Amino acid sequence: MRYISTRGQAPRLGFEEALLTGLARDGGLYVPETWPQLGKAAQARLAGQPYGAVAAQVMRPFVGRSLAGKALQGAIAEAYGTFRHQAVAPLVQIDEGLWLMELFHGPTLAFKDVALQLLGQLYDRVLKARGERITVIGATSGDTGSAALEACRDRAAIDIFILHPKGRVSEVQRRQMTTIDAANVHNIAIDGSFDDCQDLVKAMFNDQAFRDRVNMAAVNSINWARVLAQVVYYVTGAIALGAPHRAVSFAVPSGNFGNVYAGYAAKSMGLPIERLIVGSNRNDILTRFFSSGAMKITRVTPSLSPSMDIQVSSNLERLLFDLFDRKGEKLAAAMQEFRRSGHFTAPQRHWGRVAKTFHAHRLDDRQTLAAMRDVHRRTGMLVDPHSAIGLAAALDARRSAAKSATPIISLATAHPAKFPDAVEQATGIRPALPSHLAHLMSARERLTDLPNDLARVQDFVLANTRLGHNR
Ligand SMILES: Cc1ncc(COP(=O)(O)O)c(C=O)c1O
Ligand SMILES: N[C@@H](CCOP(=O)(O)O)C(=O)O
Repeated sequence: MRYISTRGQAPRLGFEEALLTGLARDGGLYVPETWPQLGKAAQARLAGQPYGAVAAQVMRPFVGRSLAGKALQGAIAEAYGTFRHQAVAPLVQIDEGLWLMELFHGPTLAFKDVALQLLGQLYDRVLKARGERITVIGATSGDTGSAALEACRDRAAIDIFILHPKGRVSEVQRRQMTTIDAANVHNIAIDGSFDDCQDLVKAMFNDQAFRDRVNMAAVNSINWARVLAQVVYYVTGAIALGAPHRAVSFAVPSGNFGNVYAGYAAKSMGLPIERLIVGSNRNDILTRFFSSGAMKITRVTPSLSPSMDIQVSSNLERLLFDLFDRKGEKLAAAMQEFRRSGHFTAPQRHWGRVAKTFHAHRLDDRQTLAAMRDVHRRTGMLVDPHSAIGLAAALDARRSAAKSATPIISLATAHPAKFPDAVEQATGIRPALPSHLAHLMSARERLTDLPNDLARVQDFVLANTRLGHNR
């Protein structure tokens, strides 16, 4: 399996190189050259198998000859051994046609653990075998950061720097990052939005001298391995509800479009996914895109679902690559124009297929609180604001579908205790943190405040990574 850049100008890479490269050298994102197919017989064979076994079979064609022997299975076993639920991604039935997939049983209580616990294991094995070190630099609106730090803390071959928007993540999310006491962990609070943090990370990748000097690697979903790990729960969910014999739809609260793109990847592999339902908060660039085919960047506005306070959704570029018939040069020109003007219109050729697959729905904070309250009233369950947006989008899609018999799995992306203020505001109940995080609100915090200034952030990284001086 080879990986190609969405902008057509970077070298084709194998899995290991794509894992370590992150953003392609032409500014694009790596995607598989072709989609391996998971045929009906192969899907049927996966029924009833444990999560780890399904993960190994789904990922193997993408990993190719890397992580040979039992290395991939070993990484998977260690990664998911940290989860508090054996099923890793259990399903809970809400009504006759709607299921919630709980993706928050990992160490940091968000779906990011599913991919990042594995990424930490993969980095460990690959770096050890190659005798290399990396500097990981990532951006977070709250959840990627804590999951990445937890996965990379104390690893001998990794220094990790996480940029978060100052004052714009929940207190639990911030403390999950800043209370980690490990010499290789560095938290930076940027005076700006998540999009500013993500732009800084991409600018560091696009500074070739800098990225080479620190051997820069990515934990965000620009890294293909992140997306790949997320494909697995679409497979387990669909099979649990009857694939390959029955189609299923997924509802996904979306921000950077990594999670729902993993669903698109699963569909491209032959899984019978009817619709991918995208939920947004008031930062609704994705809803506007799927409703009209046009995108216009507006200012990021803080909301009750801070992890989705994003306007420039990185992974949309991977979908657009297909809409541009996989012509990287054309997409590169369109993306440059988008960054210059803030406007983008999708080519019409494949729009019918996109409109048939994707359905998008937007909720403001008031509607999000109402959705959380409604789930609690109907089922007794507490859901976090992001998961509530997914559920409300699922219900909206069901109402608007001509044939609504297809079951929907709505992805619960965070534990309610990560957002106790919003949950309490909606339901009057303040969810408690699980016992392994009981120390969180009293532990000492370590973080550095920096302005939204590329040179200042690069100087900080160079001064603190163990790779900054010796190259
Ligand atoms: C809890 C939660 N829900 C939803 C999202 C949006 O996911 P994605 O960025 O993959 O679209 C995020 C952030 O990524 C998140 O942390
Ligand atoms: N919502 C994310 C934003 C970063 O997205 P990623 O999937 O590209 O890492 C977060 O919680 O940090």
